[in-house]
Amino acid sequence: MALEDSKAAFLRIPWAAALLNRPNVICRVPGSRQSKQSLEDSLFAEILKTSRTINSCIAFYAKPLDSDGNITEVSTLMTIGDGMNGHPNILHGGIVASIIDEAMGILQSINHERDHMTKVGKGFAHGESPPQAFGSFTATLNIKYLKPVHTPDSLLVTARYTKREGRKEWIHAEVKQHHSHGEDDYAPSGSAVDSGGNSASDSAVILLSPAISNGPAAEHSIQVDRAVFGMAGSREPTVGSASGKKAGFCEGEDDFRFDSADGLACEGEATSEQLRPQLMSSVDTYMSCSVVLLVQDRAMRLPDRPFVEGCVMPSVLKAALSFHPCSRRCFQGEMQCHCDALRSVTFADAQRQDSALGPMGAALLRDFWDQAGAARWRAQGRAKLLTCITKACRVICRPSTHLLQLSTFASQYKEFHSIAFVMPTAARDIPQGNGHSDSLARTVSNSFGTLDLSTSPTATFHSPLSSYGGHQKPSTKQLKPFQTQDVKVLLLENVNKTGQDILRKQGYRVEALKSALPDDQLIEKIRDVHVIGIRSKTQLRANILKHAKNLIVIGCFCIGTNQVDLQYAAQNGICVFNSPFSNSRSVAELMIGEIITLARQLGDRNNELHNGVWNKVSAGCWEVRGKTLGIVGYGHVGSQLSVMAEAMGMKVIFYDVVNLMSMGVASPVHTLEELLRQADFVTLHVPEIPETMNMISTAQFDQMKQGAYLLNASRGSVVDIPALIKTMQAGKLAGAALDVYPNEPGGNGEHFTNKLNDFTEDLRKLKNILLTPHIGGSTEEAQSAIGAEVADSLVKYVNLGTTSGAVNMPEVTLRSLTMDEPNHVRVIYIHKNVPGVLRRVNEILGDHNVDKQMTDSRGDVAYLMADISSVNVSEIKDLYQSLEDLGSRIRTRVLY
Ligand SMILES: NC(=O)C1=CN([C@@H]2O[C@H](COP(=O)(O)OP(=O)(O)OC[C@H]3O[C@@H](n4cnc5c(N)ncnc54)[C@H](O)[C@@H]3O)[C@@H](O)[C@H]2O)C=CC1
Ligand SMILES: O=C(O)CCC(=O)C(=O)O
Repeated sequence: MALEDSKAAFLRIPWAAALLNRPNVICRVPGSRQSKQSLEDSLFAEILKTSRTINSCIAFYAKPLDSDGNITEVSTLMTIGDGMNGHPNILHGGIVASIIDEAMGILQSINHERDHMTKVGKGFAHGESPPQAFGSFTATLNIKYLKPVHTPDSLLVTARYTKREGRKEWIHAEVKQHHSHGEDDYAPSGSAVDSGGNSASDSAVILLSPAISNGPAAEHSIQVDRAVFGMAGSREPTVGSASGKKAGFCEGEDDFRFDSADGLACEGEATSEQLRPQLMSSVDTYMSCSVVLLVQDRAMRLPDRPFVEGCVMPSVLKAALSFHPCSRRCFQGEMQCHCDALRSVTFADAQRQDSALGPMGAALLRDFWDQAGAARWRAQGRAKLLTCITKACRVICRPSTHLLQLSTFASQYKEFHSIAFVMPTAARDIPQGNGHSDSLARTVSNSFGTLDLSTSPTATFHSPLSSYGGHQKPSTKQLKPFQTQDVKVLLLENVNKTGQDILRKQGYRVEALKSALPDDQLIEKIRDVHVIGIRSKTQLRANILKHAKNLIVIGCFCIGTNQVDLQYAAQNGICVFNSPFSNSRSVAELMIGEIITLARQLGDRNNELHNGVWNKVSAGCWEVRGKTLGIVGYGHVGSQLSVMAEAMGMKVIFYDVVNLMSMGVASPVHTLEELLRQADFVTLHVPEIPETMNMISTAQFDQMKQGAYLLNASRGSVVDIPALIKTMQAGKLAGAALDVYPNEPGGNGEHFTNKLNDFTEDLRKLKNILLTPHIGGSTEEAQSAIGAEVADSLVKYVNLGTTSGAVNMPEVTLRSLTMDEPNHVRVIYIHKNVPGVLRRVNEILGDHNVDKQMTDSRGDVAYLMADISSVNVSEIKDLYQSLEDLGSRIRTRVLY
C-alpha cells in the first residue's frame, strides 16, 4: 500500500478526523519502527514541555497496516495542560476513540465549564477492526470526567487492550492520581529525538512523519545543536535518498546524528551539504506527511521569566487557536483541510488557499504582536519570528517544498520555540461513483416523519470532488433516508449568507427571514421545520418547542444559548449547536473602542456637535494608559480584551469563577468586590445563568470607585439597569456602555422606548452613556465565521448524525460510511439514560453485523450511534420500528 493510501487509511479512522478537527490539538503520527515505550516517552517529554502553555497535546502512534490492511495497534499519548498553573494532566498508554473524544470534549470545555471535571471513571471498550482496510476499533470507554490540573498533581490514565484471537477485544482504562515533583518525573527513558547528550530542550527539533506506513518504517531523527529536522520515513524507497530509506536536513551546526531503531540510519558526522540533496529529492514524499512539529526552547527562554512562560510558539499557537477568531478559523480551516483533504483538496485548491492566507497570517501576526507585548519581543528579533510565523502559516497548506522553507526558517531564526502544524495530506481523486443504484421507493417513518426513502446520493458530503493524486477511492456515502429538498430549514434574525449558502448547497429548503418572529408566527413556522437557525433574540422555550414536531436540530448562530431551553430540547431529541468563539474578537474590539470613547466623552461631544454645539473641554476626560481595567468573566471575550487593553498600557485585573491562565501580565483577583474596588473600568463578560442575574446592582455600584465606568456586553439581565441609572444620576459613575438589555426588539426600528423596558427613557437621558443595539458580535468577519461553523454542524447532524460540538447532547461521532458499504445502515437512537437500554438496543441490532457503535450520555439523555452491515432494504422499517417501540426511546433515526 502506498504511503498516501496509508495516510488515507489513517484519516478514515473515525477519531482521527475528529481529532484533527478539534482546535487546540497537536497531533503527530510517527513511523512505526521505534519501540512504543520509547516513542511514547519521548513524545511525552517533548509534549510536556509545550503542553503547559497550550491546552492540550495529543500524540498518537500506529503500527503499520498488516497484510490485510488492518491497523494492528493504535496508541496515544495525551497531555492536557492548564496553562502555567501546574503539571498537565497526562493520559498515557493505549487509548481509543472514546477517550480521545471525551478528552477533547473536556479540552473544549476547559475554559467554560467547571462543574463536571472532577470525577474520573473506569471503563471498558470493545471493538473490532471493520472489514475495510483502515480498521480501527470503536470503544465505549466510560471515562467521564477528567480533572483539569490546577495543582502539581496530575492524572495518569492508562488504557490497555487485550487481544483475543489476534484481535483487540476490550480495553480497560485506569486513572490514578499521579504525584509529580517536577519536570524530571517525566524524563524520557528512551528518545525518538535523542539529543546526543544535550537535553532535548536544548535542541530545535522538527519532526515530520508520514502517517502510517505500509511495512516497517525507519524512524530517523537528526539532532544538531540548534536545529533538527528529523523525519520518520516510510520503508518504501520513497524518499529518494541514496539509501532510499531516510533523509535528513539541517541548517546550522553540523554536530548531529541519526537515530534509528532499525539500524538503517547512519550515525556520526555528516554535513548539511550531504544531507541537503537527500532532502531535496525527498521533499515530495513528505508532502503527504500529516504533522510538523518544531521544538526549540532554549533560544526563546527569556531571562526574566520561568521556562513555561518563555515558550514562544505555544503562545503563538494559542493566539492562533484560541484568541483570534480569524486566525483560529484559519488554523481550523487548515485542519479541516487536512481532514477533508482526501475528499476535497486539490493541489490547486491548496495553492489558492495559500494565497488566501496572506491576510490571515497578517491578522495572526498583529494579534501576536499585541499579545506578546511589543517591548518584550523587540529584543528577541521579533520581526524575524513573525516572518517565520507567516511562512509557517503559509506552509501549512502547501506541499512540502515549503517545508524546506520552514526548516530553513527554523534554523535561521532561533526565536522558534515550538510549533505544531497539521500539514495537508495529498489529495486524490474521488470518483463520483454510481455504485449505489438500488433506489428505494418505500416509506419509512423516521425522525422526519413519513418520507419517501431514496437512495443515498453518491456525492461526497459537502465537499467538492478533487482531482489530485490519481488514486481511485470510493467516495464517502452520504447518509440520507430523505431527499435533501425535504429538509426544511427556517433561519431567523438575518443569519449570515455564508451559513445560508452552505445549507442551500445541500439542497435543503431554506427560508431565511431578517428578523425574529412573534411567538404566534414562530409557532406556525416551527411546526414542520426540521432545522431552525436563530441568533440571540428568538426564545425557544418549551412552550414553542412543543409545537415543533419535526424539529431535530437547532443552530444558535451566536455564542449564547441562554435563549433556548437546552434541557427540554435534549429530552425531546433536539440537538443544539452554537458557535462558541467566532464573534469573541468582535466583542472585545468593541469594548476597546468604548473604553476610549467613555474616557474621552466622545459620545457626548459627538452628539453636541451634531446639534451645532462646540464644546471643547478636557475636564473629566482621561487617557486610558495606566488605568485599571477590571474584567468580570475571563473567557473567550474577556481574555481577548485583556490582551488588547494591556497593549494600550492599561493594567488588567480579572475575576472569574474558574481558575484561568492570565494573559500577558493580567492579574486575577479573588472576589468580585476586590475587582470593583480597584477597577477604573469594569467590563462584564459572563454568561446569563442564575448566578449572574443582576450580579451588578446597588451593592456592587457602592463598591465601585468614584468616577469609574461600567461596560456590559454580556446579557441585559446581568446589570440591574434601574440601579445603574440611579448611580449615574448620583454622579458616582463617570460613564457606562450597554450593548444588551433585559428585553430586546425582534427587528430593527424605533423600538427603544419604555414599551421595551420601562427604564429606557431615563437611560437615554443620561450623559456619557453609550447605548448600542446588541452589536458586540455584529461584524462581517464574525457573522460569516459563525454562519459557516454553525451551518456545518447542522449539515453534519442532519446528514450523518454526528453531534460534535453540540451544547446539549453528548458528542458522538463515527467515521463516514463509504460507497463500498452499500448495505450499511447508520442507526441513531437518542434515548433516556436509564439502565438496560443498550442491552435491548443491541438485541435488536444484533441480528445484523454491528460494525461500530458509540454511545455516550449527558444528564438524562443518551445518544447511541451504530453502523450495521448486511441490512436488507426490507429490514429497515422493522429495525426502525423495533427501536421506536422501546420505552426508553426519545428519537430514532435510520440513515443509509
Ligand atoms: N454583545 C454581544 O454581541 C455578545 C455577547 N456575548 C455574551 O458574552 C458572554 C461571554 O462570552 P464568552 O467570553 O465567549 O463566554 P465564555 O464562556 O468563554 O466566558 C465566560 C466566562 O465567565 C465566567 N463566569 C461564569 N459565571 C461567572 C461569575 N458568576 N462570575 C465571574 N465569572 C463567571 C466563566 O467561568 C467563563 O470563563 C456570552 O455568554 C454571551 O452572553 C457573547 C458574544 C457576543
Ligand atoms: O449576534 C447576535 O445576535 C448575538 C450575539 C451574542 O450575544 C452572542 O453571540 O451570544
